[in-house]
Amino acid sequence: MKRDCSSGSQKRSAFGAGRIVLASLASHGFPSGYQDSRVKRFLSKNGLVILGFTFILSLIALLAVGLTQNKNTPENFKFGIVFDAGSSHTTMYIYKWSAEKVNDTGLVYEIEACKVKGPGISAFASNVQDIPVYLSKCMGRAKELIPKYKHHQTPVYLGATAGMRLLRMENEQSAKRILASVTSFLNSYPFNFRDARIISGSEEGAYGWITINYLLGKLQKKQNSEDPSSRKNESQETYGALDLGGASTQITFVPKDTNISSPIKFMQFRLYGWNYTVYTYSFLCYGQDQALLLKLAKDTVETPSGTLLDPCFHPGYERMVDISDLFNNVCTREYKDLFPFDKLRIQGTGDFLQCQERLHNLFPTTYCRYTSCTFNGVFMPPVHGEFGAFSAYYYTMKFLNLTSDKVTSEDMVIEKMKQYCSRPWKEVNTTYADVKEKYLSEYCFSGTYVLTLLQVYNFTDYWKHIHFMHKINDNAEAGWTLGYMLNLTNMIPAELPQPKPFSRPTYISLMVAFSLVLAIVFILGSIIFHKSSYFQK
Ligand SMILES: Nc1ccn([C@@H]2O[C@H](COP(=O)(O)OP(=O)(O)O)[C@@H](O)[C@H]2O)c(=O)n1
Ligand SMILES: [Ca+2]
Repeated sequence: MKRDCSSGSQKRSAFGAGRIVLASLASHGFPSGYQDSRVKRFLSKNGLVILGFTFILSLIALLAVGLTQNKNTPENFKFGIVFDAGSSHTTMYIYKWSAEKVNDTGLVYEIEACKVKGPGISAFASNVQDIPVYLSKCMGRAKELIPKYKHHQTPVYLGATAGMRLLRMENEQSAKRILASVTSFLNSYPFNFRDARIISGSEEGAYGWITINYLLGKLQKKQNSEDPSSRKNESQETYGALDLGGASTQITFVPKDTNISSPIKFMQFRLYGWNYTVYTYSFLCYGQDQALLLKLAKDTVETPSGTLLDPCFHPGYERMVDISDLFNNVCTREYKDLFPFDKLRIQGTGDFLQCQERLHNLFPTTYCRYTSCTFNGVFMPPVHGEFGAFSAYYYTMKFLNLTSDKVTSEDMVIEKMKQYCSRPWKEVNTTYADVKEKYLSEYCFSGTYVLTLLQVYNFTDYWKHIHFMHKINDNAEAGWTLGYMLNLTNMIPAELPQPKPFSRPTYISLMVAFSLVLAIVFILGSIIFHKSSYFQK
């Protein structure tokens, strides 16, 4: 009984409200000892239930907060449009990326590569009025693919390359008129039109280099390498870029020795907290289409005859070329002469070795005022590191089945080319009936050209370091456009963003764990506190 009384007084002191309950029970005429023990049992049982209930509720609340915080909110996508106005054709690329993950690697996707029907924009010099029709189909596609409410914030750029560079050299006013017409047309759309301009050869090379290294994850991967000083030479990590167009070709890479004195200023980039010293050079007139004209012009001058027996075309292939077209060109006009014929008949003989010999004549390598040169006396440090070869390098080698990593030596390519060039045109034409004749007729020439150019660059014993590439990791095509947009939209920061101390899930888990500890400490504290106040009584 005494024990009962004591425990009754403990309950009373523990739950002040219990006293009221107790008083009301007593007033109902129960014996006081009996009432006390009932109330105590009631209180101890319900107190625990209330505590447990509160605990579970808090836990659920915490988990709910954590989950709500972590749940996949709809992503905020951004879009960008870049027109690649090349010498042979124009392509419109639409890129899409998540605004939240802007600093992550490989986040930009090419969602469209709209090929503009027709020639390159430089062909519109005398008919600028046709430019709106020319570009409207792809712009319509952009309007379809990009949600309407995003139009006003979607930047549009147009970059013109070597075809327009050549036109500007020939007739600056014509080039300006074309760009003005493009500008006024693109401005008439609800997008955020920024710029239509001719990009320089170094920009073209550098942006191509940025594109492939960005897509290959070579730029941000270094986030994990703690100490910059412990890092190996950049060239071991980044890929060099080889771009072959119709009117120019670019080579860009981080040389092994960046301290060598160079007549050409190396480009300096700071990307994600790392410095890069990059060599880039663009050879105007050495894109594959201009190189063919150059070869034909040289051949015509060297053996002036109305018929040219050409080893770079298949046996049985014939083509007529206007002499005026051949020499009315910035790249070939130095060979211009008077000929007793106004048309040139090309007759293919399909001889790879002879073709290669003639192509080597396009690359004078005898004079060099520097430590090392490519051709035409242009300084170039020795090639170094892995290389990604894209655009026409890829198209040509893909067609010839030479893009596989199993093709490890130049000899393998030479063997294939010998055999391919000797195939009669009739047979080639029927075998590949679905390939455009313009392309098909020139693969012997362009395959030989690719090989010769790479030999001139000194890749002969370095073939396995060349990787022919088109779409990288299924994200986007290799080319200058993505690098151009990344740069103009400031999507590649100079400095590495400061990482948060904890990842989000770690943060939530820690919060939950600490809350649990707090709850337990609180409960235990209350119990201890009440026990001690009981003992004091
Ligand atoms: N499917 C394709 C597309 C383009 N090409 C060639 O790739 C080259 C692309 O050059 P481009 O128009 O970008 O010219 P540039 O302004 O870059 O010199 C042209 O020589 C085209 O004929 C090809 O061989 N196969
Ligand atoms: Ca190009």
